[in-house]
Amino acid sequence: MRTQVGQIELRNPKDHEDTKDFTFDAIYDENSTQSDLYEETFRDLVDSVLNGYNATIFAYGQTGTGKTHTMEGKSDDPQQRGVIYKCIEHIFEHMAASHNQEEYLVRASYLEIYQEEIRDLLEAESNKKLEIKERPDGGVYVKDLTSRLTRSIAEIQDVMIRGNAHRSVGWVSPN
Ligand SMILES: Nc1ncnc2c1ncn2[C@@H]1O[C@H](COP(=O)(O)OP(=O)(O)OP(=O)(O)O)[C@@H](O)[C@H]1O
Repeated sequence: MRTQVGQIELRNPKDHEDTKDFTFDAIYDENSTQSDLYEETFRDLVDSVLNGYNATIFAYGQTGTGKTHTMEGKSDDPQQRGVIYKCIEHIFEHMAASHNQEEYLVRASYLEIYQEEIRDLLEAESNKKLEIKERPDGGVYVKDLTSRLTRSIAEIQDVMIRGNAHRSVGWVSPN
């Protein structure tokens, strides 16, 4: 891995001369920290949300490749906190620093797509299958997905704990 230039070289184990290079905007190796990832790749994205744009952070990969580690990490260890916690801290710090010059409303939803079906993890009756719809003016949305008004980091953490308890795929509390 050549992290400085965002390149990964794959080598054919049967022929070491046979290599292929893949170039990405950024890559992270075993020496990278949660903080490196957030500061270099995600902070600007969240800043753009605070300026009124939309953004998505999407973790994709085979089982065991580190999606949960990257997105959630361990909430009780500041060095191990993942992207979600860092985003929440960033958003609430920004709001606290704005001294009421702007008004913000933070809402949180939590859904699961599992075996091609969408479920609302914040609904007690979360077995209801939801549908993806499209509005001509508003883009793609999930019909009937609920959202909670969240006024603090603790309230968003409550939403996550509640949602995690309803996930189909095993989830172990980071605490
Ligand atoms: N960058 C990393 N540094 C240290 N440990 C890691 C890292 N990435 C993943 N791990 C560890 O590897 C294991 C698997 O990672 P994780 O659970 O995040 O994978 P996943 O992609 O979410 O898997 P699944 O799709 O099965 O839920 C965990 O024990 C996790 O703590």
